[in-house]
Amino acid sequence: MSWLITGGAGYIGAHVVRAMTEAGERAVVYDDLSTGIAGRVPPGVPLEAGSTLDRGRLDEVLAGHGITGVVHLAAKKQVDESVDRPLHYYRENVEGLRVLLEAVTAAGVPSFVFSSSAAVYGMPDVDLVREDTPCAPMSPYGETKLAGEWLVRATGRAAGLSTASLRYFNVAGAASPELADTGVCNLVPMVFERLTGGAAPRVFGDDYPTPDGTCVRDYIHVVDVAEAHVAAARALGTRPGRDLTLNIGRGEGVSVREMIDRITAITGHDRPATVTARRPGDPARVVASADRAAAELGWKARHDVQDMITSAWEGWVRQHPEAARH
Ligand SMILES: NC(=O)c1ccc[n+]([C@@H]2O[C@H](COP(=O)([O-])OP(=O)(O)OC[C@H]3O[C@@H](n4cnc5c(N)ncnc54)[C@H](O)[C@@H]3O)[C@@H](O)[C@H]2O)c1
Ligand SMILES: O=c1ccn([C@@H]2O[C@H](COP(=O)(O)OP(=O)(O)O[C@H]3O[C@H](CO)[C@H](O)[C@H](O)[C@H]3O)[C@@H](O)[C@H]2O)c(=O)[nH]1
Repeated sequence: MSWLITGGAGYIGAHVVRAMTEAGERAVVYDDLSTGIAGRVPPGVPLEAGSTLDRGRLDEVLAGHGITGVVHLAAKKQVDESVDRPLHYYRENVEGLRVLLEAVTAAGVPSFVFSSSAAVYGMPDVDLVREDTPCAPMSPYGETKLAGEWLVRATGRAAGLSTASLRYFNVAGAASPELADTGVCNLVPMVFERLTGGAAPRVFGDDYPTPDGTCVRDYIHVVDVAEAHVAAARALGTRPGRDLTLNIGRGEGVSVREMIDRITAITGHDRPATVTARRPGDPARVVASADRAAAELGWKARHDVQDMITSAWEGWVRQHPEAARH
């Protein structure tokens, strides 16, 4: 099959491209390079510049490359920014998806994989979040992902498109230093930034109802996330008419304190963390039940938190060579 990977120049998308091509699939990247980096796209994989809002360009690329499946990662992903700019997020993430689905159905492409997020769950009051746990997103970003799932499912049913929405939990790590995330909006890079800048890492609240009082999350290596896409793409490609919604996590909770302890041990920057006020909107615990993805795809995460932090640190040092000297 020939897969169009939207957002393939982004952090996760570049890993998906790598995993798909290593698995022998043909990949074409479609990206507007708003946050993506052209150099992440490997030689031999065509990079088509364009926005998901541009129907004419999408028609051209889908037909020009004989696309038979789409993996849609292109989106804006910053929770805080989505609170300030909801119209921008709805336009890019929901309208961009709607236009893409129009082009996909008009071209008769049969398979569609969508990047969703654990952000759709909001504040789940359960030990392990299952796909049927009620969704109550806490930010416009999470809303756009939930609305995106609805759009994908409804279009799949109406147009006979086989679909999968993958709800990633907390993604970290890199396959190689040059593919590392360049953003500093999640715990691991935020702690790297503080430590290498000579500041104490911050714990946003230690009075949560969790074993050590800090928030618990389900961290997953980006290489495992990418492999879940290969498994989903294969599942759709071989069995038409599917409608999958799957958690992509490890099913193991790790607290902010545990993460910071591991980060200081791995980086050698040993500075005690400072506890600050809670960050508004943070749920105490979000940990996936990963059973459905295992049953439907035969996929399971293989990498642990040590791998995530070590590989993310190698990427950080590459981007900030001065960090290694401390
Ligand atoms: N990083 C995470 O922790 C996380 C967690 C859950 C879900 N996700 C989802 O995974 C996907 C990829 O996230 P990422 O971390 O790689 O982010 P990223 O910003 O690195 O990648 C997004 C890519 O999409 C491109 N893009 C954005 N808007 C576009 C548009 N309208 N048309 C064409 N290209 C466009 C960007 O240039 C970039 O290359 C997103 O859909 C995000 O919501 C990410
Ligand atoms: O310097 C920091 C940075 C973060 N945190 C804490 O670390 C945990 C993880 O925070 P992140 O910002 O890395 O991740 P979130 O769990 O808030 O959200 C992330 O994962 C979600 C899925 O669960 C969505 O995908 C969302 O887009 C993505 O940012 C939170 O408890 C946060 O309060 C700190 O204590 N100190």
